[in-house]
Amino acid sequence: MSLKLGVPSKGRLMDKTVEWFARHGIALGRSGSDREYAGYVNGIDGVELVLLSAGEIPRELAAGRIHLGVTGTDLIREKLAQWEQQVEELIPLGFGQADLVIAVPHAWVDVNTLDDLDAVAAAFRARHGFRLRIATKYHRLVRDFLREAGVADYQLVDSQGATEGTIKNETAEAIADITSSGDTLRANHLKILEDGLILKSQATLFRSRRAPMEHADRHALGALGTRLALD
Ligand SMILES: Nc1ncnc2c1ncn2[C@@H]1O[C@H](COP(=O)(O)OP(=O)(O)OP(=O)(O)O)[C@@H](O)[C@H]1O
Ligand SMILES: O=P(O)(O)OC[C@H]1O[C@H](OP(=O)(O)OP(=O)(O)O)[C@H](O)[C@@H]1O
Repeated sequence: MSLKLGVPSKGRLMDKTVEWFARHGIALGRSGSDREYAGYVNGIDGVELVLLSAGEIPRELAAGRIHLGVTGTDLIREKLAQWEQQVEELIPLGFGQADLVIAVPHAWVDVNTLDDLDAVAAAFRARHGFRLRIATKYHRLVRDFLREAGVADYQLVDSQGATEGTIKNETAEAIADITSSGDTLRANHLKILEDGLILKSQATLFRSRRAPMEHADRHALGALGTRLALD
């Protein structure tokens, strides 16, 4: 057995994850061709690389199939109920920053806050006979946030990509999605509600609380912790 480290093998977090480990003297790499999902870890003993997508890493940590994993805090909080019981946040990595926000069309000049959204939602239902639709892939986080805020008269519609386009396509009236530069929101004539920030996310190294550890794994984790200055 060895300590299993899950890192994104594609997508926007991959290159920066490899660079971050390299800055700490640990080389992560693919064993074969670009398409082969097998990897190596050089610079520290007893650690095995597991190549996954950022979106799969929360599940693998929770199942205890990997001991450590790099993914976004948004994905951990969205995909794992009571995430603190399943994983420990070890170190924020300083990249992959993105904000999960609620946004509405610019043209809604009277809607700037969650209270405004709540009022519009009630009026929308009375007028159209169905609830105002919010498109998102972050179902858990959006539901929890809106419950806390006292907004109830809405429905979530699932959108796994191009979420900002749902408004133009008339499949939703509002969205909850990740924004980074803000370009996509601007291009789609959307504005963030003043109190519509749900979560600030960044790439983070997590430890599974569920993965079984042998003596050698504890030793490898200790060595890695020293190298990464985790304490
Ligand atoms: N501009 C951005 N848009 C979307 N996600 C971003 C952005 N910037 C940083 N992130 C973060 O990157 C992570 C998602 O990365 P990515 O989309 O590459 O992974 P994935 O969900 O595995 O991808 P895929 O859907 O292609 O499998 C999330 O934690 C997200 O918060
Ligand atoms: O604020 P910005 O810098 O414009 O970035 C935000 C956009 O990037 C992401 O989409 P992604 O590129 O992952 O495509 P997707 O629509 O398929 O999720 C996210 O869902 C936003 O649409």
